[in-house]
Amino acid sequence: MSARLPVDVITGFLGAGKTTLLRRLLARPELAGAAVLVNEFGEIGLDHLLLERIDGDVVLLKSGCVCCTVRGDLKAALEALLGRRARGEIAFDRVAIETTGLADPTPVFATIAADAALKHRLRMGAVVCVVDALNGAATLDAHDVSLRQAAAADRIVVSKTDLAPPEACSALAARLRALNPVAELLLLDAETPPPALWLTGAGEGPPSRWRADTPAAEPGHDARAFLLEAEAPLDWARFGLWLSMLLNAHGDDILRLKGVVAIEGVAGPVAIQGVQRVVHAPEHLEAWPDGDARTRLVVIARTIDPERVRRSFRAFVGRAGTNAAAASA
Ligand SMILES: Nc1nc2c(ncn2[C@@H]2O[C@H](COP(=O)(O)OP(=O)(O)OP(=O)(O)O)[C@@H](O)[C@H]2O)c(=O)[nH]1
Repeated sequence: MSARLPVDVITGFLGAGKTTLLRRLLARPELAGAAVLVNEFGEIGLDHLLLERIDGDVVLLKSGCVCCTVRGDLKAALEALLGRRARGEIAFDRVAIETTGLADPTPVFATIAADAALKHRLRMGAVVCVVDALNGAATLDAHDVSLRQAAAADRIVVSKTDLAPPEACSALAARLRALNPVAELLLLDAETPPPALWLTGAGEGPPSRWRADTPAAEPGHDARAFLLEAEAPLDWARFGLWLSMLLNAHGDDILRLKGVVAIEGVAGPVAIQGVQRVVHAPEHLEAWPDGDARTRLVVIARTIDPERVRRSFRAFVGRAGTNAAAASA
């Protein structure tokens, strides 16, 4: 029997910086040869669109790793990847699973532990939890699942320390240490390279904290994802105003906002990333994901009626909008 491949799990609340950390880790030559499974929340994730598509749901990362978006069954996705590997269609020697920000990571272990065929070919590696230095404390207060994510981790990364005051970073680190004293803790900013060993090394066994009998739990979240679309390029100032008014009115309930936007007078797409009330610096992309040059924004929100947000977006940003439309969003 060939050696079982290690599976590392990257968890952390919506927008904490999971994809950013994974991309930075996978850029390291020691970690090339990974298959990455991105478990998007809802049916309309965009992470995989920002990558180069090679075949159906499988895309190729710049590092040479293969990446696949899981929309349903993790077991089926793992089996499909392993099948393709066995047929020589794709090559990888490790698996990294990025969970959705709203997921408790424990069902991932349970999926592998409970399945004889998967257990035969895969072994659990480390659970790495990313906690955002800006939003982490409030997220831990408000979302039980983020406590469960940090509690399940073998390694915790506090991300975005370049954006938060040092005392807030230290307080968050102390809280996380108290919550999960056995996890290794790393404070990371946008510049410092993360240590490659944060994913499981070739000969390394499973971290001692992992229990094969961890019960599978339902995520039990009450958020939903919906899509905002626009055919024509947007007026940047009008869009910015609409966004800030929306976040002002509903920032606590908008957990995540991300996507690509077409702006009047700007060649190529602009990527927008919002995490609760924080909107990150927009990023100019070279090409449209999927060749589709339309504005597409995914919003993950609690309690808000998606239709109301769509109406205000169309009215305010679309064409002849009014401030009143955004104010009523
Ligand atoms: N300044 C700064 N920005 C960061 C850092 N880590 C992540 N970001 C930004 O935070 C935003 C969200 O990061 P992602 O990596 O997409 O977060 P995620 O957890 O994968 O998000 P979801 O998959 O939607 O849950 C992006 O705009 C990143 O560029 C960091 O250490 N410093």
